[in-house]
Order: sequence, then structure tokens, then C-alpha cells
Amino acid sequence: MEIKHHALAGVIEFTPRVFGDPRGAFFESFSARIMQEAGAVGNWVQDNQSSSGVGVLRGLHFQRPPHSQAKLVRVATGRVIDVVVDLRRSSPTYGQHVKVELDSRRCNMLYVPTGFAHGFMALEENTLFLYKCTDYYAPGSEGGLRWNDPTLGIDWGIDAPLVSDKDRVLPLFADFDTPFE
Ligand SMILES: Cc1cn([C@H]2C[C@H](O)[C@@H](COP(=O)(O)OP(=O)(O)O[C@H]3O[C@@H](C)C(=O)[C@@H](O)[C@H]3O)O2)c(=O)[nH]c1=O
Repeated sequence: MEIKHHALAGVIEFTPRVFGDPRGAFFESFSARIMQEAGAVGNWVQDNQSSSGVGVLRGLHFQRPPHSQAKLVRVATGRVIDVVVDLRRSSPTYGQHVKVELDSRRCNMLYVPTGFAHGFMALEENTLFLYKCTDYYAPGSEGGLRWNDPTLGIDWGIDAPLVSDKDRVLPLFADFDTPFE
């Protein structure tokens, strides 16, 4: 497993060894031991799956404490631009983001610690996005930021993605009071 620590402390990318043979391919999509040793810790309690067409953008989302979630995200089919934004008030990289392409052929995965907003945009039709979470869905604790917030300055490479009604009206960073220390 190749392990890459990104510029925002705690954000870790895992790229597994993929074993191809005439039948197809095999790789380890989760290993508690490897993840924990790298610092991707979490009591994983929920797995989610979403499918998206090309140009669909979901995010930027988080759950507020005490229901904050770390996430381990990957793509089973297709490709996405995945973005995480540091919302930890005391972090030297507060407000900064990291952008990673997740690709079902490379099978790379991203660990998103608590204290981050997360979003992605599908680059291919029928993109299947899978992720583990360290807390259960808590609709009353949902929070988010606007995907095209000028302060965050995320270059998604698209002007008019397909965004949910809920995501279209998420707050701007300038009006935002982070719930994460
Ligand atoms: C996230 C979630 C949604 N739902 C329901 C609520 C709603 O009716 C429907 C669709 O929900 P959403 O529009 O919030 O789905 P979506 O926009 O895909 O939300 C996800 O976006 C990505 C970027 C994340 O990081 C995730 O944590 C999650 O927030 O599914 C659950 O039942 N459980 C869940 O854990």
C-alpha cells in the first residue's frame, strides 16, 4: 500500500497494490492495521454508496460535533475530483483545501479526518462512490459550505455542475463559524 500524507495534516491517501490476472483484478480495499499504522484511525460504523453522472457535484459537507465523521472515501467505478477543506479553527491550514483525483482504476482512497468539509465531482458517467464513516448519519447535525465559495477558491474545472437544491444554498465561508476546534 502506497501511503501519501497530504499538505493538510491528517489527510492521507492510500493507493493499494492491484493484482491483475486473466480473471480480472483484486486489491485490499480496507485494512484496519495498515490504516491505523498510517494514522487513519476510526471506529467505522457506517458504509455509504452513491452513484453520480458526469458533472454531478456533492458537497461541501460535514457533520457537527458530537456527530462529526471521519471518512474513508474511494471510487468503485469511474473517477472524481475529491476536495477536502480544513475547518479546524486552530489549524495553521484553516480554510485551505486539498484536491485529489480518485480513480477506480488506480483504486486510490482518501482518509478525511473529522474537522474537514468534504465534496466531490464526478468526472465520468455512472461513477460509484463508496465511503466508510466513523459516526452515524445525524441529519440534525449536518453542515456545509458552498462549493463555489470565492474565499475557498476551489478550481473544480467546471462552471455549472449538477448540484442539489440543498447544496446550492449552503453558507459562504465568510459567514461561517466553524464548530471544530
Ligand atoms: C449522507 C446520508 C444521506 N441520507 C439520505 C438523506 C437524503 O434523503 C439522501 C441524499 O442525501 P444527501 O443529499 O445529503 O447526499 P450526498 O449529497 O451524497 O451527501 C454526501 O455527500 C458527500 C460529499 C459526503 O461527504 C457525505 O458525508 C454526504 O454528506 O440520503 C441517509 O439516509 N444517510 C446518510 O448517511
